[in-house]
Amino acid sequence: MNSPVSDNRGRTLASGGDFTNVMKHSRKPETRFPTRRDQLDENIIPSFQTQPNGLKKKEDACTEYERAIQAMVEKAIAEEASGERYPSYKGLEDYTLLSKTGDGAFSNVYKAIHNITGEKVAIKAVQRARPVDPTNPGRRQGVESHNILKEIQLMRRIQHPNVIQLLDFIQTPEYFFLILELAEGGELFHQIVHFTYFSEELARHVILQTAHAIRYLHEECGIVHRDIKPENLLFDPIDFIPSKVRKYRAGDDPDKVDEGEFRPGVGGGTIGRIRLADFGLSKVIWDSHTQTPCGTMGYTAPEIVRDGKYSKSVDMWALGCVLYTILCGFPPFYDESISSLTKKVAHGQYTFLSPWWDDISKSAKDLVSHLLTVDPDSRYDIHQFLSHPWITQSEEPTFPASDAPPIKSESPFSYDVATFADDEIPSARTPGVNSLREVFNISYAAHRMEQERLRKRAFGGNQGMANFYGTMNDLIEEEGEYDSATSNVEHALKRIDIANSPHPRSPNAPSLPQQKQRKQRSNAFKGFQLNLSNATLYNRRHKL
Ligand SMILES: Nc1ncnc2c1ncn2[C@@H]1O[C@H](COP(=O)(O)OP(=O)(O)OP(=O)(O)O)[C@@H](O)[C@H]1O
Repeated sequence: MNSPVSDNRGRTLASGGDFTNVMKHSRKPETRFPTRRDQLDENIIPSFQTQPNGLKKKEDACTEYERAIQAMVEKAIAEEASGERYPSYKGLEDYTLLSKTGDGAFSNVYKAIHNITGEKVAIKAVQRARPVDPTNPGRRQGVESHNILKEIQLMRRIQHPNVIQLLDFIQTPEYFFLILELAEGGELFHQIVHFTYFSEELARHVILQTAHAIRYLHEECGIVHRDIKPENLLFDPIDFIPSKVRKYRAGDDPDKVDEGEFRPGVGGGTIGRIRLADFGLSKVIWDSHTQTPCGTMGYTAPEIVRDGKYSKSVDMWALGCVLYTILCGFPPFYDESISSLTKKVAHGQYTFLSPWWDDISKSAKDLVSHLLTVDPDSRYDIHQFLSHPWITQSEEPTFPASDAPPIKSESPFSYDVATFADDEIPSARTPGVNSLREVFNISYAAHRMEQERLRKRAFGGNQGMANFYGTMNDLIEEEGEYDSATSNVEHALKRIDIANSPHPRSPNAPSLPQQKQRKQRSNAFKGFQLNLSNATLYNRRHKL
């Protein structure tokens, strides 16, 4: 095991790995910003950041460039001014935190600006696991170094326009800081909830870029992401251009938010470039330098090749879930009960629910069906996906997967068909962010568990071989990872009560123009409340 490597400030860069060249794009503060320390005033603001450190600099020592950057930093702070004060993390003195963009059990993600360069970044601050206190033994709080270092090792191999890049990495005794490219638009999740669903053009724009990221990871880096979901799909925003002509689908709310004009090659619905994030669950399946499966040193046993294919197929299944969701506004698999949801995922029980799927092209449905195919051997790989007529926009006929559901499925759930008075019409059309997040998390974890079970079963027949593969390469995951998938489900379940989770939007009475527009479109307005087994993941949409 290598000894820890320290930088010239005495910070430990890493233990147990080759971190002398920490990152491909390594910009160790000293090399990236060589004169920063000299430039800064000695009296760096100690505790909470009330202004960027750079502002304390003596005026007369400022160059024009530095003044311009300071103005940029000040402007960014003023624009973001939420009144919230963020902790001043030791080790992050070069940055001013502008806003919080995400948080987890042991991590917070901030939008930040570099005080010297004016570069906007995202900073993921991950709390390190504390040493066990002998007087208070119990679970260690925080993230173990090997987990975060694995994520960093993976990320440093990656450079693609559709993947968030790691710019820098800083360690202190209490935190790991991942300095990441910023995706200003935030999560795709919010756009799904905002627009209810995406037009086929916008859905293609989103999924195609996601697929380019996956192709790059699978084919050029030998990495499987294993956590592709709308929460981990971020985007760069573009200007919104209102639709010249509004297009409605059957089942639409008349006051569905306008997605705006779609501009080919640019985007729509404020969504420009898609950026895949969060490599916390990712895994290397082959070595991109040696072009061989990990650790096999030239062995290419069919089982190993097959295993790599299985791992990739998990990402393809996830791509299908995302495509399904963005096309219609609700996820393919849902059940209030975890065991039923797990069964549905394992058996691929989903439907193209009428009326919401009625106006979506057959070609799109066929493509979804090839991704949500239960058998990983038959599921589309990334090349088949990229050459499908719905993606290439060719007129070629398309065919459903052999286990595809009928093109038009009446709801297996109970519907309440109701007529709403004008002032009763709710604004809720798609499951709220929280419900959608949880359903995704649970069904992804359930799928990973199922794949893991299948793989274990495949190797189970030959224990000797399983041991052999287990020691010779890390294609076969450690028990811990199986456990983490399982505990993901348990954790998600403990945290939520999907059935009673409130919708983030409160039902608003429609505005007067909306009421007028609705009256013009339909005198007898009818509403559907999609009531999923009386559960809470409901969709409320209205049929004209
Ligand atoms: N580069 C970025 N630009 C903008 N926002 C980001 C960026 N990276 C992360 N975020 C925000 O922070 C959230 C959490 O990030 P990330 O998923 O990497 O952290 P995590 O702690 O691993 O989360 P989880 O526990 O959900 O896996 C994202 O969903 C997103 O909202």
